[in-house]
Amino acid sequence: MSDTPVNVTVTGAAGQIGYALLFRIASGQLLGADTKVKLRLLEIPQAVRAAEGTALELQDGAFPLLAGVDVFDDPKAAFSGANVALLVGARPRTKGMERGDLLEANGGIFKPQGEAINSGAADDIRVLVVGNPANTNALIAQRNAPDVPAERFTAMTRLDHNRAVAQLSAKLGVPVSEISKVTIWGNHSATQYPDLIHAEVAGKNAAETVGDQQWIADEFIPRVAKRGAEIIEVRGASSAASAASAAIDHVYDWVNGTPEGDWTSAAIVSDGSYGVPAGLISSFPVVSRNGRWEIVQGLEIDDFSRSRIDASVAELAEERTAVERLGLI
Ligand SMILES: NC(=O)C1=CN([C@@H]2O[C@H](COP(=O)(O)OP(=O)(O)OC[C@H]3O[C@@H](n4cnc5c(N)ncnc54)[C@H](O)[C@@H]3O)[C@@H](O)[C@H]2O)C=CC1
Ligand SMILES: O=C([O-])CC(=O)C(=O)O
Repeated sequence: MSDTPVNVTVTGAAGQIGYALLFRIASGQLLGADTKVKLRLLEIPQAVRAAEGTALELQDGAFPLLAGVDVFDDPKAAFSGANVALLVGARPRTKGMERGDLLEANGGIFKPQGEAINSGAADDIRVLVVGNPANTNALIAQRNAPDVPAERFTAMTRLDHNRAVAQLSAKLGVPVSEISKVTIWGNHSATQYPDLIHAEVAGKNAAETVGDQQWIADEFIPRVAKRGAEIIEVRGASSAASAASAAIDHVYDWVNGTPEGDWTSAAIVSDGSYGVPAGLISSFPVVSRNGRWEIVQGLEIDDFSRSRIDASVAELAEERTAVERLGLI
C-alpha cells in the first residue's frame, strides 16, 4: 500500500449523490483496497455546514483508507492538488424537465471549475462529470482547462450502461455477469442509443438471443433512455445511490482497467471515431488500458444504429452551439 494518499475532490458533497458516494470512496471502492484517499469536498456556502456534517460522519466511519476530509466553498482551493475530481454538484431536474433545460443554470458552475482544475489540479488529474447535462458540462470544464490533456475530462454514461445491462438481464432471466459488450452511444439524455447489436449473453449475440427487434426498439431502448425520468416519477427525486455506484464503476475501471473480453461505456472527447465530430464529449464503447480510455474500434454500424447515433450526436452539437452562444466555451 502506498502511503501517499490520492486527493479526490467531490463537488456537491452535501447533495444526495454525494451522500451515497463519499462513504464508498472512503471504504476504498473508488480506487482499490490498497489506495489511501484524502477527500476534498466542495459546496456552495449555504451547504458548507451540511458538508461539514457529512465530514464528521466520515470520521465516525473510522475508515482505514481515509487519510482526511477537508471542506471548501472555493473551487480553486478544492481542486488544488486534486488527482481525481468528481463533478457532481449541479441542480438536478425535477418532474417535466429535460436535462437540456439545465444547460444555462448549470453551465455557469462548470466554467469556473474548469478554470480551477486548469490552474491547480495535479498533473495526473482525471475528471468525471456527473452533474447534468453531463456531456456538455464536461465540455465546458474541458474547454476552460486548456493546459490539461482533453482526454482527462469524461462524463458519466455508466449509469445508462448499467441500466441497459440490468434490463437485458431481467428480460432474458440471466445474471448480469453473463452480459458483455453493451454500448451506450451519444448523449446522457433521452436521445442516447443503448446498443445491443454487438452485445453478448454468455458469449452469444444478445440481439439474436432476444430475437425480438420490436422489444429492442419499442421497449428496451426507451426504457433505458428514459429511466432517469422513471426514477424521478416513482421515487420523487432523481437517481442517487445508483448514480453514485456508476461513478464508482467509471473511475475504478479508468484507473484499474476494464476486464479482458468486455467493454463499457463512457462519454469521452471524440477523436472523430464512428463519425462523431472530433471534440464533442460523446458516449462510446470503451476499454481502459494503462490508465487511459480507448474507443473500441472496428464495430460495424448498421442503418438502425447509424440513425440513432446521429440523432444523439446532433443534440450534442446543438448543446455545444448553445454554450458557445452563452460564452461558456
Ligand atoms: N450522469 C448521470 O448519470 C446522472 C447525473 N445526475 C445529476 O447529478 C447532479 C447532482 O444530483 P443530486 O446529488 O441528486 O442533487 P442534489 O441537489 O441533491 O445535490 C447537488 C448539490 O450540489 C451542490 N452545488 C450546487 N452548485 C454547486 C457548486 N457550484 N459547487 C459545488 N456544489 C454545488 C448543491 O448545494 C447540492 O448540495 C444533478 O445535476 C443530477 O441531474 C443524477 C443522476 C445520474
Ligand atoms: O434523469 C435525471 O435527471 C438524473 C439522471 O441523469 C439519471 O437518472 O439518469
